[in-house]
Amino acid sequence: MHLPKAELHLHIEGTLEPELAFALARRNGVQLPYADTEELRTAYLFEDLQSFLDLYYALMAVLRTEEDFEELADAYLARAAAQGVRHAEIFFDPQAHTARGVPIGTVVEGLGRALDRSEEKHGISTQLIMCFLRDQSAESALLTLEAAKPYLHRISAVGLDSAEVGHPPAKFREVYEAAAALGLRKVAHAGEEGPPEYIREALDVLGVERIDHGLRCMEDPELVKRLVADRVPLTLCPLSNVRLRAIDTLEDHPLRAMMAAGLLCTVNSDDPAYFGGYVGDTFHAVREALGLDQEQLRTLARNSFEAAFLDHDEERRARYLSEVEAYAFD
Ligand SMILES: Nc1ncnc2[nH]cnc12
Ligand SMILES: [Zn+2]
Repeated sequence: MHLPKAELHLHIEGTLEPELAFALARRNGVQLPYADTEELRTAYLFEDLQSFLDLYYALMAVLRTEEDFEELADAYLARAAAQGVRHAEIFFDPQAHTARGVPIGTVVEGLGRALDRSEEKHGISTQLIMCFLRDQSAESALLTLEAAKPYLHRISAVGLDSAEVGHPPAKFREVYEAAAALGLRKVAHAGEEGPPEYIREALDVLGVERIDHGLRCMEDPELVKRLVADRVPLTLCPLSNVRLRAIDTLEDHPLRAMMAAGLLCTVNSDDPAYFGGYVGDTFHAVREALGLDQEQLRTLARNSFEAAFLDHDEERRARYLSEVEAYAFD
């Protein structure tokens, strides 16, 4: 059995395994520029975030129908359940699909079909977080929010992802204000490749409640103090940081130092089909590489439920937290 946990930083498009990509390509008559899954996997050697994003967006060409999105999400939930995930807050990138002529409704309703059955089928409660692509314009983000209005009952929060450097959070002030006015919660990727200043801006200008990644806060002791004092959750993704070369090796990851500094750290998988593991694999990898003990792992699991958007259902949060306390490591 796996340690019960919440996954708070997971791009559903990043769960597209090569086998499913080829199956969907065949079904939808999409020609992929790779002979087979093996050849595709050899392309998963990334230089940085952008080199990953280029492949990630290109492979999405196979996702066309509601059924495709349903299968994608259902496959993720099955894998997540097998690794102890009890609650998942799942990112999706509508602009990556609408740009290819796939309507936002196809994406949300397809994902929704899988999410509606998730609790019963996989034992996982779910939420959806709609991300704006920060390398697209602020106008495009506003249009995306507008297009999402018929589907807001399925969406809990907005996020900000894609190429970070050169696209500071402040660019999206207006759309975040509009999202908040619609009752959506707010998170943003910041400090993955971008500077600590982007983390401050995400907090001060966008008013986010969680920082996705936040790795580079460690360069700014004053910022660390603030994140600790305000208990701002960081959704760290250690395997992603290695694969996208934010750090050299997992042994170099600052997770241990971040926890010691009192930061509210969570551990997540980001894009598990591309980065070598789902969230249970990620817990295992950091345990080995950083020598985390059982209480540190339990703290990470506890943090994941504390940081989850479960305020409307404190009973559920308490139940999940009691599962963490009751978990017996083998
Ligand atoms: N790690 C990451 N950073 C920014 N945007 C992303 N989209 C998918 N994965 C991402
Ligand atoms: Zn991410």
